[in-house]
Amino acid sequence: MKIFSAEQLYEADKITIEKQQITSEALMERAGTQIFNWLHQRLNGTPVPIRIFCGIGNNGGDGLVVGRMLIEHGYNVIVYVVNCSDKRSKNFLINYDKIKNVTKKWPLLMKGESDFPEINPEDIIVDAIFGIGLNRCPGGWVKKLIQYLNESKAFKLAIDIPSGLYSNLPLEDTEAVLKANHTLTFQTPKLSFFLPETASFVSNFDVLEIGLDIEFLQTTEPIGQLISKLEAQRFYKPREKFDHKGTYGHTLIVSGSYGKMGAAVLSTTSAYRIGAGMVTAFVPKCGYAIIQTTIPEAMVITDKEDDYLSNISFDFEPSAIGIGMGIGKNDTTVAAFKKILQNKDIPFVIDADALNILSENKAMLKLLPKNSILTPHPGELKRLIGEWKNDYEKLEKTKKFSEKYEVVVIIKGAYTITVYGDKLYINTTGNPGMGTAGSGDALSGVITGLLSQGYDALLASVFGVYLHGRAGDIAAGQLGYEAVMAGDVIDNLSEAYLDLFVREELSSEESAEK
Ligand SMILES: NC(=O)C1=CN([C@@H]2O[C@H](COP(=O)(O)OP(=O)(O)OC[C@H]3O[C@@H](n4cnc5c(N)ncnc54)[C@H](O)[C@@H]3O)[C@@H](O)[C@H]2O)[C@@H](O)CC1
Ligand SMILES: Nc1ncnc2c1ncn2[C@@H]1O[C@H](COP(=O)(O)OP(=O)(O)O)[C@@H](O)[C@H]1O
Ligand SMILES: [K+]
Repeated sequence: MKIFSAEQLYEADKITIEKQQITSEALMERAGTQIFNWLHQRLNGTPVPIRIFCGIGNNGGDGLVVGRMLIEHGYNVIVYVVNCSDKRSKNFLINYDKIKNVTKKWPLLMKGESDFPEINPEDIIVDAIFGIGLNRCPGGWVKKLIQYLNESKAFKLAIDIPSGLYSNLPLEDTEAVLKANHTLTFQTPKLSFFLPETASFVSNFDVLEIGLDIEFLQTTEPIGQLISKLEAQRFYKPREKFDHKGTYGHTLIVSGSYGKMGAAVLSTTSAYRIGAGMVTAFVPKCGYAIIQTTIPEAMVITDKEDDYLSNISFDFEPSAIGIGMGIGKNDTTVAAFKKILQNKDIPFVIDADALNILSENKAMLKLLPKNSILTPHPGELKRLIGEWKNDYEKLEKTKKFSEKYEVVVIIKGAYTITVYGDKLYINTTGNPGMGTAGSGDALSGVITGLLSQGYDALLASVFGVYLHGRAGDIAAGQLGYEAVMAGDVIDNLSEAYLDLFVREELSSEESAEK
């Protein structure tokens, strides 16, 4: 699914109005109706107090539409206008009149703290204060209102975006953002829903289609792409009847040192589990028996050193090389890493200590073969690209890095982001259960194994991150977050593949539509 910027959404809005020959008021009615339907489907007439806080722009206008529809359906609704400015938008005013025509009185006007209403935990708060038109950080009593709402235990439903959050700009004041329990966002999710500094304000969201111009949506280059099952299904390359192990490539995993052989075991196993035809593990001598006994399917080549890597030589042409997991940063290992990078035609996955070696020897960055895949967690990324002031600066710096060295950079974490040039691919699978040692080693094996099978660097990255996260989700479903270990993620890679083609059960809403 595409992620558009606020500017692009305004453009889409404009084009839709022109092409569909509708008024902006009709578009707002569509948007408000979607929110109303969502609520009505769930509340089914329950007379719970619904308090709708409307700003004076179009987000407030949406709130007024929802309020009017709920009132017309007999709900217990109280509408407030957060009167932070006299510059009310045209469609706000139209709907301000319309709601008055229904209720025969104006909504409650809030002008300061003394107007804050008492809110009970059973109430529902609808946040329609600010949408994507936020142009400065909320201050004064409006900020206090947001804080007041945040303190309430009532369920908070944000329209389009939690008030105080920019759609695609850095946060200025964490105290001035509504912490929504659920967000109903129009047409496409917003980038700030997925970034570490802002995602916590969103927690859950649904995307509501409001019929924006299809051509615009299809042809406009988005600021990011969300990768879910639908996309992942398209990445999958089916196997042919007469394929054989040679078809799926010979992966080389260069990993391990004394005390860190687990990293080699995990990455070698995942390369196999994801479907590599053959996997050779290159390890220090101390790893020989470990690999041979834990993964009999793997071939092993050992370094001449017992405890660390010093000279990586092999007598076959690997289809992909994954390097760095648990290798340490011994001087001879650095030299060996430098030498192996001379294999310009082999796709590389570079992880863990190999990334740290690059950070400490920045001159080596220019030796990276084109389209190498780097898989840093935020700590490793910081060492590679330097500090950042906020998530957006981090993304910009990573894009520049990716463009300069012509590499794919995978920023790991919740909503792992794959950066390829100026493109962002945001993953939707994975969970906090994967915050466990070795799950990154599993990811490196997965991506290297996909490269081996002929997926290109970008596909192997994005698809690998998806499958790895999905395997983690399935593992967490069986074991609970706390008990998941990296091995469980690997054990569920098969389920992650199978799940690609399992049809989701339709929700009652969707079945009703069929
Ligand atoms: N295609 C779309 O994207 C559609 C958008 N709609 C709604 O329109 C919203 C955007 O509406 P607007 O552009 O009117 O903007 P908003 O309603 O988000 O708010 C902007 C208004 O608040 C003021 N404002 C901004 N920051 C402020 C601050 N910190 N303190 C005080 N006042 C502040 C602005 O000057 C402006 O008057 C969307 O979020 C969505 O809810 C829908 O109605 C229909 C379709
Ligand atoms: N909260 C989370 N949500 C989703 N994925 C997570 C979360 N925490 C960790 N992960 C995933 O687990 C992996 C951890 O990798 P890494 O930090 O390199 O671990 P290690 O070095 O111990 O193997 C990454 O793929 C990351 O995206
Ligand atoms: K809002």
